Amino acid sequence: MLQRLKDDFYLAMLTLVGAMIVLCVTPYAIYRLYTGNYVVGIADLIMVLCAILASRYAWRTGDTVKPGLFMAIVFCVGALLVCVNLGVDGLFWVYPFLVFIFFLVSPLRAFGLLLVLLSTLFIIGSTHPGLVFASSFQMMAFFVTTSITSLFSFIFAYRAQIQRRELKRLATTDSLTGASNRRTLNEQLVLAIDEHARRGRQYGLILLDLDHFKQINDKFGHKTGDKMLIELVPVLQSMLRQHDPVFRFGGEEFVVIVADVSAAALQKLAEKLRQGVAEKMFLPDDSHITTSVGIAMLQSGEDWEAWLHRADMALYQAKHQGRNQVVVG
Ligand SMILES: Nc1nc2c(ncn2[C@@H]2O[C@H](COP(=O)(O)OP(=O)(O)OP(=O)(O)O)[C@@H](O)[C@H]2O)c(=O)[nH]1
Repeated sequence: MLQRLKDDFYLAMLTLVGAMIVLCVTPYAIYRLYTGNYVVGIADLIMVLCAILASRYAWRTGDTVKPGLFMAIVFCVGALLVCVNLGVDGLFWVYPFLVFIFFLVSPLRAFGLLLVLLSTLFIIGSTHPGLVFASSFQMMAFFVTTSITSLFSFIFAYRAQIQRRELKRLATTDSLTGASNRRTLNEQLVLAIDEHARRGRQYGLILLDLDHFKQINDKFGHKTGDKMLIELVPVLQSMLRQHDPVFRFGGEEFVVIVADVSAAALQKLAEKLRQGVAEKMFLPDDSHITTSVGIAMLQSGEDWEAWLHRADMALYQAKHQGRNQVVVG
């Protein structure tokens, strides 16, 4: 649970905002109902209920986009109702709303929603003098300060989003080749085991290792070796489906996890990759580079270490038998 909160920013925010609404708005709702302000009291209670439902949905499905947007719209409608019903007293609540929204949806969406909210308030304020704002000076001051707050919140949220994406990219990809890294591989192997156990999905593992890579480095230099590793990833990806990710296992070893595949199809795909590398990749002297491949279908009851080990043993055998071939583990 804590790990999910740590890994998923929007889930953490939905949970935080949900908890804050329950804790902070519930007493207000009770007070409003107690003092006879039923419209605002019921609106507050609806907001509390929406916050609970949205957090529950996000935790259950893992989808934070729909509940985030839902809560952002609820906030906007809530802010509007509070302003119309409480007048000047309600305006102060718009400021935390302006900031909260950036924690729930993407910065552009949040900014768009705020534009709609502030424009609606502007129209109401202009057409119904005295209902929300006490004077036109107050109205102008409100729109200038809310616009500035929205703009700065947007800039801050936008920069944070870029940095979050970059951090995620750095944590999940191999810096040389751009393939997914070993850490991501471990996570995906665990997910595959889980999907196989729960839904019976079939998974295959392809482990590839470039042949005589040390000699390539020695003969053409480390830079050429690096270039070969960088070139290999798009070559493999061009022969794979988009959702079959390539991972760098380490050194010149790469892994592909293939979902929804039969043993025969996995072998055919591995052969296609082996042949593709041999045909499409060249060394500076125009000679071909080859790869040895070990494959293994996930077996029921097997853990990911045992599955990977079988593919590794098959790869070892492929090397032992003369390289540039596929061996089934
Ligand atoms: N250029 C480059 N070389 C690397 C990188 N990572 C590992 N290597 C080299 O890859 C070579 C792997 O050598 P070995 O494990 O002996 O394997 P090999 O020469 O490919 O021989 P076989 O696998 O048996 O065909 C080593 O020389 C490593 O230094 C890297 O990021 N860039």
